[in-house]
Amino acid sequence: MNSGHSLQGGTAVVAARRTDDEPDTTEIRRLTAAAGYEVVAERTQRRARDAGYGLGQGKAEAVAETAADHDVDAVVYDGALSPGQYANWAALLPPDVELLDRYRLVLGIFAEGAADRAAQLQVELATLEYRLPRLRQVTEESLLNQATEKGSVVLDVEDRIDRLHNELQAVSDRAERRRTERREQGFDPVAIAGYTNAGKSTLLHRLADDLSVESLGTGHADLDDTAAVEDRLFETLETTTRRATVGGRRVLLTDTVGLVDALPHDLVASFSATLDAVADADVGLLVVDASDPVEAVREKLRVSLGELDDPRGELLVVLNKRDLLDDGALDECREAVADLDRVDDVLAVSAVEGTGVDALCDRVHEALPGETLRANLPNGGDTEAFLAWAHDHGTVVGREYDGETVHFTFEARPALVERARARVDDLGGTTETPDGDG
Ligand SMILES: Nc1nc2c(ncn2[C@@H]2O[C@H](COP(=O)(O)OP(=O)(O)OP(=O)(O)O)[C@@H](O)[C@H]2O)c(=O)[nH]1
Ligand SMILES: [Mg+2]
Repeated sequence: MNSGHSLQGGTAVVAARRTDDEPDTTEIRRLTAAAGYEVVAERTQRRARDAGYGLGQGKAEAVAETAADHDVDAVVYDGALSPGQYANWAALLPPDVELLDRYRLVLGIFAEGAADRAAQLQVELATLEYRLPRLRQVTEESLLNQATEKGSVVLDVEDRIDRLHNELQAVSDRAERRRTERREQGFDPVAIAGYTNAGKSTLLHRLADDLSVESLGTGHADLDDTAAVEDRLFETLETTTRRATVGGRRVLLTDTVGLVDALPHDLVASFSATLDAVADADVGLLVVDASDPVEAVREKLRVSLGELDDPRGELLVVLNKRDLLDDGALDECREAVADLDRVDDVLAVSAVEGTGVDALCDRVHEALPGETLRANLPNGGDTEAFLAWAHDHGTVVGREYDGETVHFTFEARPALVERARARVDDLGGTTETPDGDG
């Protein structure tokens, strides 16, 4: 989309500050790169937050100087700048240098990459919610200057925000209806969520019926660029859904937009359609890069879990990239996440190498809502047609031909088991009470 929220790209100076330690600029540099800027210099500071610029004034002036020396296109500040701080920086920087704080940067990346309707609406909503308070501030100042016209801009934005909320609600409702339809057809929705670069899309390729990890990185674009895998932040900016088979059950696997560190809560919350897909799935896979420091792994999971209120299905933590860890490090990682709320299980995999993936599939299969139906059916054409239906809508666990009778065991979602039971009755067969396993 291009709604004026996109960034220009070019060269940039990165500015970062931390109170207690030298700032680690790895992530902000990667975000800057993902937004299309080449980082040509960085200026960091270890001191308490400063009201005027976020950095101390001397450091801010040094940043401005560096920006002028390198003739850069942008200055990137690793954090949130208030409307007042924006104004202060604008007065300091050369006139044509764009000032981007962390959120503006992330929104710009989203705006550039948002590929489906829901993502576009979400980006626009998040951007406007971000801009509104800044607009209000400018408007208040100009009202003092008698330039009253700007008041209507604020009203327009508020109006647009309301409409976006409604439209997003409609998109979410449609998606929910689609999931309901799919469930009736025997497809169980499974969602993959987590931070950017955790390996969600790689896992999708590993599990999906019509994609493969081996086809990645061969340089052959034999597939569409759906769920591209890249060592770049925010590679996936749309939800992609593929079919997969786990333990004979057909699932619909959805890959979602990644979260990023230190995004403000309301910004993450704008991604409601994305979060809904996870909250409404039968199984939610929370993928995390296990090669991150353990505290980071834990914190990322804690935040992801915090955004998911009342998930419908089980939540499984997937410690990915286990090929990068030795057994000791993996144990440490498991321990760090063991006591997180609402996690039903923790599994370690390497999406790239395939280790642990079978165990993951078994566990997903176990988590799918299902019932078992045992039936005895008269051998004949109608029964064969029913068996074909059963095969398409669930798992035919057993089928034995015994003279005039077919012994049949079927596993599927409860609603489908009900339908199967009715069809068995119609066929003149008999059913046994489900024993509740599966
Ligand atoms: N060593 C190792 N690398 C992995 C593994 N899984 C994924 N990666 C790499 O991690 C990087 C990110 O993978 P993606 O699948 O694009 O990650 P993502 O979570 O979809 O990221 P976004 O789309 O940006 O949210 C790529 O370079 C992958 O090759 C793994 O199991 N082991
Ligand atoms: Mg991805």
